[in-house]
Amino acid sequence: SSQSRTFPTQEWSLHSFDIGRPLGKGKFGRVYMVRTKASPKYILALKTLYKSELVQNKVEKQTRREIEIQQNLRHPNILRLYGFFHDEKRIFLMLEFAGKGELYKQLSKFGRFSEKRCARYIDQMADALIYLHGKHVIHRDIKPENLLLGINGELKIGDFGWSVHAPGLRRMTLCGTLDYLPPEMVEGKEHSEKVDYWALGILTYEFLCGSPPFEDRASVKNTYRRIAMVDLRFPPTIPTEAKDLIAKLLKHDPQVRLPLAEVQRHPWIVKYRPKGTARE
Ligand SMILES: CC(C)NC(=O)[C@H]1CCC[C@H]1Nc1nc(Nc2ccc(C(=O)N(C)C3CCN(C)CC3)cc2)ncc1C(F)(F)F
Repeated sequence: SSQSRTFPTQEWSLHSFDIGRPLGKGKFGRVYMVRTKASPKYILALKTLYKSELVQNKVEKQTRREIEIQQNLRHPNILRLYGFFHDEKRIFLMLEFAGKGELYKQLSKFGRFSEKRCARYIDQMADALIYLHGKHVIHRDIKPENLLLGINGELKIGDFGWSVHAPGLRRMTLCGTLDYLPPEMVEGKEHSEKVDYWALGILTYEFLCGSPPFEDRASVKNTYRRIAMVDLRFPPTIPTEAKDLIAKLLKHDPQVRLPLAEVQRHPWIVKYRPKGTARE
């Protein structure tokens, strides 16, 4: 698999690639499907980051950390960063190409996922988070927009823009959705890798129900309040076992959130695990 191949350290540049179709827009620039000119011809995703935009958004340090972290990760549910190079205006990230694209697009297309699809995604997320936390990395930004799908439909965490080495204390003002923030981050307290346990609970809820549990489209303040109070309500359609798992992850006290190994042993996850998987 592409996971095991390493690219020989060599000087990479735009000239090393045939540029294919645009895959879409990333935060700070476009993403292209590319192929290495030299044999063996690898297909990659080339993500462009405009240096001027990184400076304007004061995210140079964060981006350096993101690259350093992602370059050292090797896991089937984590998108591989093979290397990077830059010219005077841009930084180019040589990333694994995810054959089935952006998970959030599938979620908005279908509205929500089946129990089986959701349980398998959460099982894979737990796998990736166990690996990450084992390296004392907290992701801190688990949400559908940051997830991609491999050619066999396997989930891949594709963005490490907010990841830090544990324990973390957020200095940056938060941007983007608050829906996935745990109480300790909403309250600006010190936080641990348990913030990712909370986000996994939010993700499970959103995959099954089609929107996150504490969302209040009308008021950010109310979303904060609902998070801090863990004002958790389930639609009647939610399966009992899934409800049990979500409730065990969305605990205000980070210490009592269900450990990831327990998530993988939860009846609702075990029930939908493909037969013949190693973890039986
Ligand atoms: C996690 C992060 C936050 N997200 C991102 O970076 C986004 C920003 C733009 C694209 C994506 N980044 C990546 N995307 C892929 N694969 C991919 C994407 C889109 C399609 C797709 O559906 N079309 C082309 C469709 C085909 C059909 N037409 C109609 C619409 C576009 C198919 C495959 N591999 C690696 C990356 C990566 F991450 F390495 F850059």
